[in-house]
Amino acid sequence: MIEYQRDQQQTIPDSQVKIVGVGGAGLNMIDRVALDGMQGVELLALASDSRSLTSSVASEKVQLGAKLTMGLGCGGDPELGAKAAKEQETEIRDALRERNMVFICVGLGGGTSSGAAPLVARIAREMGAFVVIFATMPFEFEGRRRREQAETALNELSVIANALVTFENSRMGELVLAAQGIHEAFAAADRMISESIQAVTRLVVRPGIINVGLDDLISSLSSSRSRCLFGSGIAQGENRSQAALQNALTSPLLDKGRFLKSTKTALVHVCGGESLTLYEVELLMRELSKHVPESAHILFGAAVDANMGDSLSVTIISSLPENEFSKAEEVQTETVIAEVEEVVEETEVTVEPDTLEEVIEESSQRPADVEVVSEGNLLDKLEEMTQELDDEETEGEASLLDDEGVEISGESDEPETEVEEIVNLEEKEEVVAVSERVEESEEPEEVDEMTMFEELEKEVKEDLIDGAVKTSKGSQEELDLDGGPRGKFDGEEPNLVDGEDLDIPPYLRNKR
Ligand SMILES: Nc1nc2c(ncn2[C@@H]2O[C@H](COP(=O)(O)OP(=O)(O)OP(=O)(O)O)[C@@H](O)[C@H]2O)c(=O)[nH]1
Repeated sequence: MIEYQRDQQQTIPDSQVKIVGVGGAGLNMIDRVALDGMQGVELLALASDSRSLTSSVASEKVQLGAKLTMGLGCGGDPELGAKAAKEQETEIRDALRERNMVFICVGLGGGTSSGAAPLVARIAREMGAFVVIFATMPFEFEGRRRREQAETALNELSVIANALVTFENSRMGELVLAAQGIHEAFAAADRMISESIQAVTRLVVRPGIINVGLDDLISSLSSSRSRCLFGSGIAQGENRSQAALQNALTSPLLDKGRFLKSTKTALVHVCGGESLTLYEVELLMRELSKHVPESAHILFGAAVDANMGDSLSVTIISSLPENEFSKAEEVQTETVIAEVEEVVEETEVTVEPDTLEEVIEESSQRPADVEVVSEGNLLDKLEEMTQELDDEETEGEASLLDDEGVEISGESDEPETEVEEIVNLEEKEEVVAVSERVEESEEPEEVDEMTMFEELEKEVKEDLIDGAVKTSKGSQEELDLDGGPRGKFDGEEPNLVDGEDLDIPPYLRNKR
């Protein structure tokens, strides 16, 4: 169900928003917000490490535990961080006075961050502000102690803050290549956090045609121990609404929209220049509905901001309780496996086989009606043929004995022609096909296998030809002896014995 909020009173002016960075990571995050050119909001830096404070671009800075830590930081000790914040409680109160909305950015796990952030959040709430926390959880490799410190602080914050948006640093590590350094990973995480802050600010600060209020924000980020699902995309051009949505869905915090499949409430905000049309919004929402359950409660807001020019932006915010999140990950893994299987099934593999084994394997997977050449079936066929020839030979020998010692002659099945045909047409084609495949491969052992084949083929051919000669039953033509020379040498007298000319063959002599 889509709810349209029309109560303009729920939004707040820019001047009442303060973005606070706590600890080293928090300061880096708000630096990023400043670098991204976010206008009209105040930035406040709170840290115990004086070097971090000096390099921060925030316009307002408070050094925590100036006396306690002497500007050296809290060395990863949250108790020290809490004491340091207590030391500067009055300054913090003054800095947060008359602010309706306070965003607190913090990298949980460190001493100042984990110890000071809960106190800063409590002061802001006590001053009447709506408090949204953007917190990162440490990388796995940072160790158990940091993780536990981060968890403890997160538990405290979840009770104090109005909304809590957590980012797993390890998850955001996916934003950079594995080979890239930790600084790149942090920078990518900070960009993502900066985008989220800007998006949330746009959502609740900019007056819109359809407004999203703070109560909507709370309901979309409501569950106490949950992970934030956040995606924001911007696009220009003809299909900008769909392109912006696709960009938003590519956020690793949405996992290409897969995590939205389990969401119960999602907040969607569309913002465009003067040219924003209802049709574009409708297209976008229709596409988005494919990524959320039908039963999901969708809070929708839209704003026209002349500064957007030709651009259209979409922001999706939701949250999933930790237990639901692991379920969604399981479903997602299953979906990915199913998708891969589907692709594999649909894809016709045209990879050239590299080895004879692959040729054989490939052949076994082809449909039965496809004539396939393989080492195995060629050998079988050759063996079969050799066996046939042996049988024929044996038959031939048997008939030789049966023929009472008479030289073989008579009927002929022209075996030499048949054998030649088989070898030359069928088997030779197969051998050529195999050798072509083998030639394509450059593996030396396959050449050996081929040599073996060629020898086998040669042997079989020789056997066939021998067999053909032995089993030949073809009739011979009569030699024409009439009128030819009769064995008499020039200048020699004929050999006459009892009136018989012995130089004339007896066959002709008898004819006379
Ligand atoms: N996103 C992001 N996370 C960071 C960055 N630097 C550190 N972190 C994370 O934030 C956690 C806390 O680091 P800091 O904020 O530097 O710690 P701190 O509380 O100021 O440090 P100490 O007071 O000296 O203990 C680290 O364990 C990291 O997980 C950063 O630049 N960006």
